[in-house]
Amino acid sequence: MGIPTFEASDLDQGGKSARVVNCVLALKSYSEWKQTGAAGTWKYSGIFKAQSYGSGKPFMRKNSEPFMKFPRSSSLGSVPDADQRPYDDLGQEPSEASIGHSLSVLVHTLLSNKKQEEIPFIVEAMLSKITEEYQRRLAGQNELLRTTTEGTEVCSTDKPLSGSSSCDVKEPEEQESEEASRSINLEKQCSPKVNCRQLKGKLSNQRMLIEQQQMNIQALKHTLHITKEGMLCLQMKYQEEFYNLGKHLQGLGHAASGYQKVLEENRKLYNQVQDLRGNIRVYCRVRPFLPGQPNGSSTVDNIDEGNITMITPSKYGKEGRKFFSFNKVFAPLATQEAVFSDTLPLIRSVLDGYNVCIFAYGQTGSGKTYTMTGPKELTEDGLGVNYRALTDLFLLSNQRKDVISYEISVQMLEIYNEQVRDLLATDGLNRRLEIRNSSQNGINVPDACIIPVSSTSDVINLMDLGQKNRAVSSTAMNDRSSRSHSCLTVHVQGRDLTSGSIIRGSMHLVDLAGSERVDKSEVTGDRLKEAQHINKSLSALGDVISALAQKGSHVPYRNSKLTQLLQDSLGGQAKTLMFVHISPETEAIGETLSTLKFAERVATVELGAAKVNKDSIEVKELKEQIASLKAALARKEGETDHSQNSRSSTPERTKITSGGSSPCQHSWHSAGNFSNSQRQFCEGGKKSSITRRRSLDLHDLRRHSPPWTPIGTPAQNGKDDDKESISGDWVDQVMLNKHDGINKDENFSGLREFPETFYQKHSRGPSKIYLEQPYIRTPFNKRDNQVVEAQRSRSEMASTDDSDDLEAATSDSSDPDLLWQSNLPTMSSHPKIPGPNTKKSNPKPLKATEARSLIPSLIPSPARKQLNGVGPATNRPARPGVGVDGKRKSGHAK
Ligand SMILES: Nc1ncnc2c1ncn2[C@@H]1O[C@H](COP(=O)(O)OP(=O)(O)OP(=O)(O)O)[C@@H](O)[C@H]1O
Repeated sequence: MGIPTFEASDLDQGGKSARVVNCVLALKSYSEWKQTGAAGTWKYSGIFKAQSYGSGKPFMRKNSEPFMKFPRSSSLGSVPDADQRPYDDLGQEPSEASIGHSLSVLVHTLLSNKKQEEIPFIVEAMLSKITEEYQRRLAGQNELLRTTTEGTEVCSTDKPLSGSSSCDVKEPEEQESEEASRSINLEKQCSPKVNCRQLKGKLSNQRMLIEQQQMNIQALKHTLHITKEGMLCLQMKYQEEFYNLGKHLQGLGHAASGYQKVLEENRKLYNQVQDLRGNIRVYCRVRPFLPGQPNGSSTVDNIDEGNITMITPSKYGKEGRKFFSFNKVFAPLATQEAVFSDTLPLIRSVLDGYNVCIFAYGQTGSGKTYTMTGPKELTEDGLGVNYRALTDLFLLSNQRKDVISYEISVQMLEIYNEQVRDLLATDGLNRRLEIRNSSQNGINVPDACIIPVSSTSDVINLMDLGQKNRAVSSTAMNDRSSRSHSCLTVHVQGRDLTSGSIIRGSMHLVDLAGSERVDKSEVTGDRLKEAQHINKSLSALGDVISALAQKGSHVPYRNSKLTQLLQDSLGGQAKTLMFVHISPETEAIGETLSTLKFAERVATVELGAAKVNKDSIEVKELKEQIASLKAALARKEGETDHSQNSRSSTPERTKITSGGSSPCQHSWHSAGNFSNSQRQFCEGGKKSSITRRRSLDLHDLRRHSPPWTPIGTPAQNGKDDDKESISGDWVDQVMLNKHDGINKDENFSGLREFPETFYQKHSRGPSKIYLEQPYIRTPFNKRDNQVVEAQRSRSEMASTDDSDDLEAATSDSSDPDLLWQSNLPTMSSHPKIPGPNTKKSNPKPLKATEARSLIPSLIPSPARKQLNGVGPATNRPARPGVGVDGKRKSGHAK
């Protein structure tokens, strides 16, 4: 290898120790050369030549001990293996003192056998080498120290930020390798300057990087801080907004519930206003498409509470949409229950003594029967208004039974081809019935069967019977089309168990015939006739509605049986509801629009505030007295006429009064469901059709009644109304007989004082009388009252013309009549009725029947009084229907 050698003897002799040193240095140099990884051949350029130190023999150590103890720094060679380390005998590393001692021994040994002149060179060389060595070591130590300090600094700053920092706690192996590399680095640092510079450069780069990173971290920290603050701020804001939102929502919720309340209140107020104004309520119901129908597009665009928007083809309007407003609109899917629930309050008022009328209007097949009765196959859910109404009436009457005792009875009528038929008659005679608008007991068709009912099953049985009897015929539009108007009338009479007052209410539930145009239903012959009658009656209904809407002075009720039947409900003070039905099909749009327009007109009609039919016991008694007096008067007249025209009895009259088998007698007698008093409703036929009329109130009086005597001269050429108008005679006479303190004969003798001739002789016409005689309310006894009433009636009769005959059947009387009567001058206050001036009054001899027929029409109904502003005044104005000048006013009996 070219390393200088020495021998062991060189060590012993002492003088040739330079060879040893030279060899050691050469080895060291070689070792360093090797460690730097230099390529090529190593060449030693030591200061001592082997030859110059001795005999040319290689320098060999004589005693290895001192070398064994000499510390080997890393700079002198590679790190020896553990087993090669110079440990002392105890296996411990040599101390500084022992090292110093070994060196001095070594130096002493080296120099001991040297020549004096060689020693300075050797020492100098050794010292320079040692100095160099120590300087290098110091520099290395310094560098190490600095690096360690910086590392510690970086570590202290980096530690919290980065988990992978160089100062992290490391595994022992890692630490070892790090230490090794550090020592190598130190060696590198210690060895070539270039490496040191590179390391420094690297370090400074790293430092810069770290500084940069620290700055970034600081910036990030700052950003984080700002973000945190922002977040906090946002959170606070959010919380505040959330709170405000909550408050807002609370407010909105409050407002919404308030709005709902206001809406509810508005609706109530609206209904109250309508009630006060007596408006007819109109509910619209849209029929769904039927199963099996082609699912075309519906003509209904939108339904919103009480509003409905229709899609119209361009020929019906430019905009293609038409808007209608009603009290309520039921969508196609509305259930029977929902429809009824809106009707319920109205129906319940029947028990409070109101008259109620509910009628279903609409084109054929639009669902009228469905609403009023239900579908063909009746289920509990499908039950219509009729069943539900009666069920509810029973329920409520039962709830009130401790306070009021109710009697509920029903009639079922049909108007077919302008003829009124009794749908509950079982005799199959199909008798024509007359309509009388008498407010005495609310029974307008007294000759029809009135069947008491006490449960829903009674009602169902009756309706089944009615439906079977109803005229049903097939048309092209609806095979179940009803070609008649049907009317189920429920009569309710309640007696207050404490006060004894009587409440009377009635309810008409009317299923009108289809309103479609005749041409569309493709009918001819009998069907055409039916359709014409239907259309005529519906247009009469329209005329009545128009007249009422315009508050016309004349309302043409008598133009059809339908309007006559509904007169009390349409013109009286009843609560009236119309269900208008429409179909959704496009083909029906024309009919639908005219139906809706008609319904809108109906909604504008004001009937006046509804009035309760409630009589106290006294009023009831007084009313009965009036009735009895009227009857007595009429009867007296009859007797007179009979004596005068004993030959004029007609077969027709005899036929009517003789009665016959009651049409409903058989079926309902046998049922055994009804009490005796109830049964009397339909027993009348045994006596006469006339006697049935008043039996509702006064059936208990029958026992005292004298046998019916046919009255002498019926109206031979008179109308049916004339015949009917004498109907109350039997009952009224009973009342007369019953009257306390009045001897029957006396009574009649008293009345005899006012025979026909008396009036013809003495009556000057009511206007004259009333104008001349001031009204002074003075006490007068009942008998006088009767007499005066009779007198007054007769006086008035004398001045009426034949046109009143028409109105007689629709006239009525009620409690205000009594008040009016009580203001009449008594006979005692007017001992002398001004004598008749035959020239002035021009009395025309009246037939008894004519006179009788006019009796009711002369007594103003409450409605009339209200309309005319005439109440129970102390100064009596001109007689209703008669002007101050004594002329009769035109128009209907007002
Ligand atoms: N709201 C509804 N829901 C389901 N089906 C209905 C509804 N309304 C009507 N219908 C059905 O439509 C058809 C015709 O109805 P409905 O007989 O009641 O009409 P209408 O107006 O009484 O006819 P008409 O004038 O000929 O008596 C029936 O089959 C009925 O079941």
